[in-house]
Amino acid sequence: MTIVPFLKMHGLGNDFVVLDARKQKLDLTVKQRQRLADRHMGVGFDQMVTLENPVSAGADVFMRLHNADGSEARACGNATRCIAARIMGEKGHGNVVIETVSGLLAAEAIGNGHIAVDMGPAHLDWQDIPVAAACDTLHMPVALGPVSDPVGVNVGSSHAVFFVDDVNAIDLPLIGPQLENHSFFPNRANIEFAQIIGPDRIRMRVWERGAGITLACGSGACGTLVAAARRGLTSRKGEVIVDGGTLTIEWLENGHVRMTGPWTLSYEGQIDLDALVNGHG
Ligand SMILES: N[C@@H](CCC[C@H](N)C(=O)O)C(=O)O
Repeated sequence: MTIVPFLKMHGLGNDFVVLDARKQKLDLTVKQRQRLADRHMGVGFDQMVTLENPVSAGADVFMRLHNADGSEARACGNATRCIAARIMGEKGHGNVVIETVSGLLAAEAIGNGHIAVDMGPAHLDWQDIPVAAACDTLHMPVALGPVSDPVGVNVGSSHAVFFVDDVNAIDLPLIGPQLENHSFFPNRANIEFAQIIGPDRIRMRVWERGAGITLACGSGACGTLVAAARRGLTSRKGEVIVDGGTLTIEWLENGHVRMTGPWTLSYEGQIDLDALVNGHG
């Protein structure tokens, strides 16, 4: 029996299982993560967050991320706000640094239950997305059905942002997986569909790499604002409205992206990880 501290947290409906591995090492296989992600057989999540002891000086915690399909994710904006809030509670102060495989992310509590995170620099070179062939990531040569000409952005995780007239007209379950697995994206990609509402407002829907349709994607909202500003469709600061709510995103002059939004905790307890991931039957 492996009893593990367990949280269910949410960032605008993007939902996370948080396992605390700071006192005992946890090493789940891909199959075990998939089982835990299963909303019938396991507990269900878009991403699984494993908290570990930090490696770098100045970091308060290390946040390891996995998608519902068991693959590793290099960034997750919504989970970062949740974990920042949790660690702020533990430390008793409103500024923390979260370490990830993509780097150190500084977060601050700004009141009203909102957390602001410096998500690091937006990477824009084709090798950084990455894509299969040299190109200007402002106009990538990808098209499928009614969508084409996406912008590529890497904000820790890879994003391809398609601008459309009506996000609700997009058949996400049909074209999302085809674009995620398009041969132009050797490591797959998160796929965003964005509709410009005004100079500082964007409506966005997402097909997440390794998780499919989710109600929100924090790094996707960051990528979308950066893509829109690069195209001259919005200013460098604005609201990105996703299915689960609204995030405020700013592409700072130093190239970093600042994301601000809420977080929630719906359950706190312990689980018998062995029973859950290996099953009883
Ligand atoms: N939900 C996330 C993004 C998760 C990362 C992604 N699915 C990947 O594999 O890159 C967010 O809020 O940023």
